[in-house]
Amino acid sequence: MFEEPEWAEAGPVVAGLGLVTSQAPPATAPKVKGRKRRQLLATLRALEAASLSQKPLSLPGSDSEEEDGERKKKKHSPKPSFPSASAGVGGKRKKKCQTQSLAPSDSEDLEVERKKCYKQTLFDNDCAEEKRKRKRQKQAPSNLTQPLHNIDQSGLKVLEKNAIDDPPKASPGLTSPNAPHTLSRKQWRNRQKNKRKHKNKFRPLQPSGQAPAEASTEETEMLPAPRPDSQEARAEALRARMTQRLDGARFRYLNEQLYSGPSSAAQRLFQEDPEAFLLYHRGFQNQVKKWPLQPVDRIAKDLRQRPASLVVADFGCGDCRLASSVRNPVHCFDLASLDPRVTVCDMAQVPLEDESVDVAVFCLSLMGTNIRDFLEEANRVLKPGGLLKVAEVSSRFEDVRAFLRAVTKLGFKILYKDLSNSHFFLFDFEKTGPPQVGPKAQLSGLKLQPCLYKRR
Ligand SMILES: C[S@@+](CC[C@H](N)C(=O)[O-])C[C@H]1O[C@@H](n2cnc3c(N)ncnc32)[C@H](O)[C@@H]1O
Repeated sequence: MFEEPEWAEAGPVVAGLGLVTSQAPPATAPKVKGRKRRQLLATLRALEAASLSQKPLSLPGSDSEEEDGERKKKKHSPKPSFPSASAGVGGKRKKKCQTQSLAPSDSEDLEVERKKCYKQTLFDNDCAEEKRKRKRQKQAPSNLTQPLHNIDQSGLKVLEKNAIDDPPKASPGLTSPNAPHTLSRKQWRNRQKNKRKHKNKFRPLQPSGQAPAEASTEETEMLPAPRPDSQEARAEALRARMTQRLDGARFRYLNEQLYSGPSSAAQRLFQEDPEAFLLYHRGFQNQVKKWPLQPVDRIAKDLRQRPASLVVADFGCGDCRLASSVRNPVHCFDLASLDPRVTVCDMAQVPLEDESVDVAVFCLSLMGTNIRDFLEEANRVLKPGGLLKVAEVSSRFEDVRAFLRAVTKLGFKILYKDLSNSHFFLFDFEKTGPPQVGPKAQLSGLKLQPCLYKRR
């Protein structure tokens, strides 16, 4: 039979719960009898039941010996075993629970009361926890926006470090109207913009022609007005355009002079102004490069199909393109020199022996009004049976037949004609002998139209 110890009456019930089951009663304890004993036993059972239902709350999930020891200490301490955050209203209720549990008259009532207290305590704990959560949430936004507070307070340095490298992402916390110190994404961008504007205001001007080391797209957008270097570039472009126009006009003038006068005049012109020759040839090259086929290339192709031993005389050679395109020995004649191979002369009188060459070439070079002189000179230097090749701008011919008849009178026979090209006609003649007509005979068929270029 279990005997009720006397010390248990004197000690606090809550503090003695664990000892009831774990310690033997002292041998000197006085015996309790009858109705009083039964009451005491009932109270003890009720208290034991209540203590078992409280255990999981005080140390959830802990089963180590150390924690058990700790739990026991807490149970013995006068403080409540629930978190201190529940102090206040919850604390008062606990006191009440303790008081009630000290003097119950009935074990069932006591148990009901204990459960009530336990539930109330749980509720108080929940409330306290909720309060703590709300408090934490209130504190959270101010921590998140800390770097942006720094921007406001400490100026551009912090702004550059925190904001430029890593712009803030849009978040409800940052854009909330309840957070007055935070910046929205738009505000942040505006700040960046203003900062750049401020910087550009005091930036030194770039020297012309020198590109900035870091030219970002944004900087270009920030400076819509033309910068000095771009103005200079435009002026340079304008100057180049004007120069090009002037050169074009001079080329057309020189070209007209070459076609409208005797070769002697052209020779004088280029002797007096060697630069005019360069200018003329630049203009000519600009024109002829637009052609589908350059006649000089066609003549070169023909010559390459003949023996390379044939001696060629190029009347009006220009930049010696023909001589560069064939393996034949080529005598190059022109009014001025663009190449060391050129013999500068009027082709009406070339420094070659009579009947010394196999092929005589006039590629777009029958320019003066004295075409007869050129063809008679070719007849002189060509060997009997020698080849005369003529390429000329097709539009110059009013009457091709008249031209061919006139050439025939000068000691040639037509071998081949190609009128198929849109830009030039091509003729091959064979020297048959010396000219058939006297110096005063009229050869109107040799009169070709000047090749004039239109202004574009
Ligand atoms: C239109 S360019 C043709 C150049 C070259 N034959 C070609 O096809 O590429 C005409 C050339 O004949 C030259 N020329 C015109 N009349 C001349 C003359 N009387 N004596 C020497 N060369 C002349 C010009 O100086 C010019 O170089």
